[in-house]
Amino acid sequence: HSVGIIGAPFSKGQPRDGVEGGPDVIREAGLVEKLKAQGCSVKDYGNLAFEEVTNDEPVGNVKRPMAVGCANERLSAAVRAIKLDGHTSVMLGGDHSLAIGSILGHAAAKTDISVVWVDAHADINTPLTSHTGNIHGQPVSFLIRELQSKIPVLPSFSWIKPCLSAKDIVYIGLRDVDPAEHYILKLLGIKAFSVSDVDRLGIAKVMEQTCDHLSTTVKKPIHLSYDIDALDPSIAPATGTPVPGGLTYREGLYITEHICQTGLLSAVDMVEVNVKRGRTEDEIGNTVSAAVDLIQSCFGKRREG
Ligand SMILES: N[C@](CCCC[B-](O)(O)O)(CCN1CCC(O)CC1)C(=O)O
Ligand SMILES: [Mn+2]
Ligand SMILES: [Mn+2]
Ligand SMILES: [Mn+2]
Repeated sequence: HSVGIIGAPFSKGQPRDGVEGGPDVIREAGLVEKLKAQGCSVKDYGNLAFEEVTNDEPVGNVKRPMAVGCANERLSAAVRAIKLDGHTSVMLGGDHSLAIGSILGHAAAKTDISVVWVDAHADINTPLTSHTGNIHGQPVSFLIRELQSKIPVLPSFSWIKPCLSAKDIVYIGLRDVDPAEHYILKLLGIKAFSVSDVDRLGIAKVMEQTCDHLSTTVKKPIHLSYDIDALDPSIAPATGTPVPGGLTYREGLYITEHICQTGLLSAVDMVEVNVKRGRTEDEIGNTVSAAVDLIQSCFGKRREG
């Protein structure tokens, strides 16, 4: 495995301080060394620098559109370059609004991609359906062709061209979906495995059905967008929007092990690690090491040895 790491210390897609520290705490936990120790070649492209944006007024209730749009434009160029360098990209967040740039940059290099979105949340509010106006709850809406008639013009978003069809994305881990998001998922027929589905089917069947769905026509490169809040807060508490009843540590790792063995993994996002949301050193350490373990698992680390 050849891995290209990009840090995106960005928090303006949501209101809580601390998530911008994600890239460095994940590195401090030894990610690069651990990937090398398991036989990966690793290039660390460092952290993106996001300039301050002034007068970034809300549009409707959408908060900090210019900061989010500019950060993602820069991120998309960086991810595209990493892909053209021949690596599997690993984007370390930062909040989940960064998936806009990561996925668009990936699609710019690989044209036709599929997305596995692992998250407690669907992150598919449009700017008009979002209750909070936080763009980390909206990234998917900017990426799906079938939704574009519902997306208003936003400053610094004009560069964004949707790169996915509704059939190209599968959700795993949903357990906190807003009514409008649920309507959109049903309307577009988007494949989604809630935690109830995981309970009913078991994670092995969920992964089998996920991969079958995504490779119905052709096997496309997979973009795995992993929100650490998909895991149960007992394992990954240090995150901005924790929701009880999440994926077990074992289920979380089964997802990454399964996707690794497809040989189709082409880009990974690991987002929403927020050490300031951990109440103890243990809570912080558990969250960060879960993130590192999941990334190692994406690149071949197996629990069987
Ligand atoms: N759907 C939420 C949460 C988004 C989480 C983004 B992430 O990247 O972490 O997946 C709103 C969630 N909702 C807010 C009101 C509450 O009463 C119930 C939860 C939103 O803000 O759109
Ligand atoms: Mn998310
Ligand atoms: Mn989430
Ligand atoms: Mn979150």
